Amino acid sequence: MPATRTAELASRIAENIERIDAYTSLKDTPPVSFDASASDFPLYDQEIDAARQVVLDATDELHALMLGPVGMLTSPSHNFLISLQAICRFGLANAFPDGKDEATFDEIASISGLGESYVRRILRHAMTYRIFCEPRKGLVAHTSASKHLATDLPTRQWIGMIAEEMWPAAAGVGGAPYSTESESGLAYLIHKQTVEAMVKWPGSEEPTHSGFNLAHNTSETVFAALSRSPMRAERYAAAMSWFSTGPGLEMTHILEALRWESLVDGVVVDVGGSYGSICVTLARNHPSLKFIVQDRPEVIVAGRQQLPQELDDRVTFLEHDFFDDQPVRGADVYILRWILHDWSDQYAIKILRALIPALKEGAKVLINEIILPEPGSSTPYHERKLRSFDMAMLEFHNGKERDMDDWRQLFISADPNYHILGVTQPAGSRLGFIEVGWRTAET
Ligand SMILES: C[S@@+](CC[C@H](N)C(=O)[O-])C[C@H]1O[C@@H](n2cnc3c(N)ncnc32)[C@H](O)[C@@H]1O
Repeated sequence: MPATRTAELASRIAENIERIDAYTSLKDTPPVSFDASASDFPLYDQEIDAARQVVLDATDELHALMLGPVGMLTSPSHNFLISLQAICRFGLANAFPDGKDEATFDEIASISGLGESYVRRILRHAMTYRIFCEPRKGLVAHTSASKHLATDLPTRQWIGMIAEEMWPAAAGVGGAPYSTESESGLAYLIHKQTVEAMVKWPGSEEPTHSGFNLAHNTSETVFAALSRSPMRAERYAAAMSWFSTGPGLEMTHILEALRWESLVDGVVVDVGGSYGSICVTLARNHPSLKFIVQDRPEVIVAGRQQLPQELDDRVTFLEHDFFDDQPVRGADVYILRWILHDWSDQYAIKILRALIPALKEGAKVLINEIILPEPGSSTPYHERKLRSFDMAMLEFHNGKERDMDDWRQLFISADPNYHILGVTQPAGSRLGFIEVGWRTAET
């Protein structure tokens, strides 16, 4: 039995790394590395993924313990996104001369148009995060992460969205800074838009009272503001579409959420369904069902273009504002995946009430969202990821992630005839499913 917590963590890490290494050697796959040729973390079986999660949890705690209290408070670096943003903005991951795997800072500077000194400083900073490496002084080469950026457009779109839309909303690099007094009496400028929004609009439930509104100097919601720029709107939708299929967010989890086969010839509506990935997944597995994907006009146009032809007759797209009464009456299931977290309770309740005129006896509303864990029921590493989504919703939409108490209260407030039938969280899924039934007045 290890004598200290640090020793206990170290042995847990060693034990689980042994399992992962034994697995890669058994499967004859290359060991995990930063090598440019390394693929994204291989999708292991469940047991190996569990070992990987233990290592991530334990290294996170051990790292924090080794930093100590002051180190923990001072180590999170707000500067990381500067290099990531510059890499994306100036296309540095793709600025290698044709056919070459290595490039000098000068070569990257002349291809990207960014000055050599900036390129050197930015890339050397990124290298400390293992994005690019410098195998010989002055020569830049790819690591697995920079190679991924160079070759994968959706990843670049996601990073662009984080760096140019969300980061300003969180930390604030636009809008008007205000000055305050530090504890030592020195005046300094503060740029922190989400916190500034809390001060400016205390307790507001308005979606236009967020860090995003201050940072981008707009009084529109994120969705309306982005829709004014085709580039920003497309980047948001593509980034969401890519992100929402990532680890733990795979669309296939929807297949386990209900007994879909029991809905013979049923109709399913995906409210705010974006490009329709959920319906495509369900349609491929349940040939007797029909699907309607609803979203904003600009999203619907792109969704129609991307729909696989063979599903044309069973998946249709419909423009619909989910604050208006639901036009598809009598469907069997209304899915809301990652919708309500964008909105404060006041607006989430409006969305739920707008469904009511369409609900038939026995209809189901299927919520697919994060269910925040009870405090302490998960490891800080995992809980941080979920609570970080909560901060993202706050900075972007003045929205929120919810725990089970919040979800229950939301449905009761929307209408007491909504009742929760079941809550599940499929293995490996970061999102839970809340199956909600509708009780008509007579029942
Ligand atoms: C966070 S995304 C979720 C998309 C999709 N359900 C998923 O899980 O990937 C929110 C979606 O709501 C849509 N949306 C925002 N406001 C809307 C409105 N008033 N009416 C309909 N859709 C809206 C957005 O266009 C976007 O597709």
